[in-house]
Amino acid sequence: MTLLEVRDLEVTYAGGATAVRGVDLSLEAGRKLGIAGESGCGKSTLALALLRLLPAGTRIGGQILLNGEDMLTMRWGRVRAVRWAGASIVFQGAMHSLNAVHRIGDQIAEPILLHHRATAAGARRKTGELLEQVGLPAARATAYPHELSGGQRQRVMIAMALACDPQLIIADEPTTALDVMIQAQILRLIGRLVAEQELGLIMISHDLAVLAETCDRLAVMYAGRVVEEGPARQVHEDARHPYGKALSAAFPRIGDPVSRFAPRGLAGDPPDPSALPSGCAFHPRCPVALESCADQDQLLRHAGPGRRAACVHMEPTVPGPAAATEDARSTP
Ligand SMILES: Nc1ncnc2c1ncn2[C@@H]1O[C@H](COP(=O)(O)OP(=O)(O)OP(=O)(O)O)[C@@H](O)[C@H]1O
Repeated sequence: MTLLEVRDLEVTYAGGATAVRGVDLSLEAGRKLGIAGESGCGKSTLALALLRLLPAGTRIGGQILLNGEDMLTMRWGRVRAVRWAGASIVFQGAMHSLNAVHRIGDQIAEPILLHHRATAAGARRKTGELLEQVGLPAARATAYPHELSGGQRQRVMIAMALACDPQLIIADEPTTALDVMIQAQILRLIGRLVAEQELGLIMISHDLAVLAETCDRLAVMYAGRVVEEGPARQVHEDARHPYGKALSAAFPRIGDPVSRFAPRGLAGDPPDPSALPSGCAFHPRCPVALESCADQDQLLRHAGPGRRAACVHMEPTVPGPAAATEDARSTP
């Protein structure tokens, strides 16, 4: 069953920067999709758009169908309900997302009281259960955020995201601020909860290795576009798009000490979304660009079974019926 279907999503901030351009994605219930790309490629904008959490004045076009209901046309009351019970989000840097002056138990209980209309005792019980599910003793409910470690706070954020039994969790760089050991624990926790509860997961990271380890499929973004997608390990080990290749080379294995992210072998910086290069936005940095790449943008096309890449070097042939069916079936 398709849980989430994003069609031709376009997000333009009030200042005129189009941070997400024509993104199509789909996610089956219980599956895990990773979204990778350098800082500024539009990953967080995409995550925020999915739950309509973008600042006022931002223009969003296309469709975001969650269980067939379009998030972009539904009333705000319904959007607020869907944000907890349909899909919820775990941000990076839990210290900033938690309220410093409220006990963590009260913060977890708040959406339960609001959206499940639970009694105070019922919400307290559920809060204790959620804390235990994320590996914290129920008694920690009385702690304030500053009394917890970074990893514990991120566990609390995950408990909060699960509070209203959502079907989809969006995790935006959930482990970026944590050290490697804690990062691995949190990833295992997310993996376990998603499997046990058959949740859909969208995990966003600049670290392709982490995503390849955690997710079924991967989408690589560049300058607001998905430029490559396919089965997670295949994309990580044998990327088809030159940008996907550079990103894979930057993150060969989980936990490798990459102090500052810069795809190896790539000169320059990602483009400013309000001043994109002509043609394929990647062409000024691309080691295999042709002259025509400066004029012609590339849309995703067949790049092997279940795989697509937006590059002129992909097979120009139209895939046969078998390949086309495979592509349609395995689009993330
Ligand atoms: N509120 C905003 N107003 C205007 N432009 C914005 C806003 N938020 C983000 N942008 C711009 O949109 C582009 C995409 O940003 P976004 O945060 O989505 O990228 P990202 O891939 O998540 O990067 P990071 O990993 O650094 O968070 C960037 O050029 C950014 O400067």
